[in-house]
Amino acid sequence: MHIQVSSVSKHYGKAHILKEISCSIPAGQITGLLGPNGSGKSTLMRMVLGLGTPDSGSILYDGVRYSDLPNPGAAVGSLLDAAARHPGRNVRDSFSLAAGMLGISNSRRDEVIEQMGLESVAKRRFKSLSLGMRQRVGLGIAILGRPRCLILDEPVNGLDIEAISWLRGLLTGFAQDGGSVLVSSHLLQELQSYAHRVVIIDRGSVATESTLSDLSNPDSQVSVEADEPEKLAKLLLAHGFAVSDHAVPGWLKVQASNRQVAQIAMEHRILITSLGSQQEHQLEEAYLRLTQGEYSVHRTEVL
Ligand SMILES: Nc1ncnc2c1ncn2[C@@H]1O[C@H](COP(=O)(O)OP(=O)(O)OP(=O)(O)O)[C@@H](O)[C@H]1O
Repeated sequence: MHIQVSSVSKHYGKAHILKEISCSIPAGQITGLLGPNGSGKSTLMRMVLGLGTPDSGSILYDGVRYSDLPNPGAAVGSLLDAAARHPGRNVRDSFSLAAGMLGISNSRRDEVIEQMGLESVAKRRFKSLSLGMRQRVGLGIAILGRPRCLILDEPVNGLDIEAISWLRGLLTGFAQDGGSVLVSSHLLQELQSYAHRVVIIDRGSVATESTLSDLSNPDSQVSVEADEPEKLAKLLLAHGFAVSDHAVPGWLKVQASNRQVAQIAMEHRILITSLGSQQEHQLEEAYLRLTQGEYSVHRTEVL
């Protein structure tokens, strides 16, 4: 399902939290939601999930409001706050409760408990679980109803490396099957490893909405190795991109994004054998520039 957010504004008292936010969460893609603390990410996610009403604007799922979707709780899986579960209820019962509300069978419940690696803690009370295990419970409940959209607020919080890798696989597969994913994160490089595109919000407004490659490489330099470098160089020059010689024979340096180079090569059936840039750092720089450097990146948190 395509989720379209159009001119959404929200006040809490006199505070203007969301200011005319417009963005898309397309089917088949993972959209990352980035922004400094307090920029409005969680508020936006809550509005997307029908947990609050915008003062103005609309949020539509394939043209339909969340509340008008048939069985919205099953169609849209969510994880907002991993700690928000009954502390005394055990894991299996937490799943049973969610399954009951969504009309889902016990066999599906047990399948998800197994898929999430929660069998060994199924009888443990929620309050005794580690943060990572709580996140797994929340994620499992989010996918219980075989949703077509996933809205996840900081799902990586507390997950260990193995679980992060598993989550990355889950989200990538979900999007490949046509699902829409909106995932917020503070971990830029984590998001970069699986998101297709990002929406960056800053103080309640959209600072940018972009594919990751366009964001990190708006007009930066990439190194290209191709089987017909001279022909590719001429074509790139004809498209207005600066091309210079590379220290390595057969390679070119081009002032363009990876996507722009790849597209021109593909259109002219030139095989690219290597294409690279300093994308991680450029994404981080772009993010800090767009949010005016208010957010400090904790490199030690980055995997
Ligand atoms: N129910 C509420 N009542 C009043 N103010 C609120 C409420 N919920 C959020 N806010 C305020 O709205 C602003 C945006 O909060 P929000 O939680 O959406 O930001 P965020 O980008 O998710 O932040 P973080 O990254 O720290 O989780 C903050 O200033 C917050 O204090």
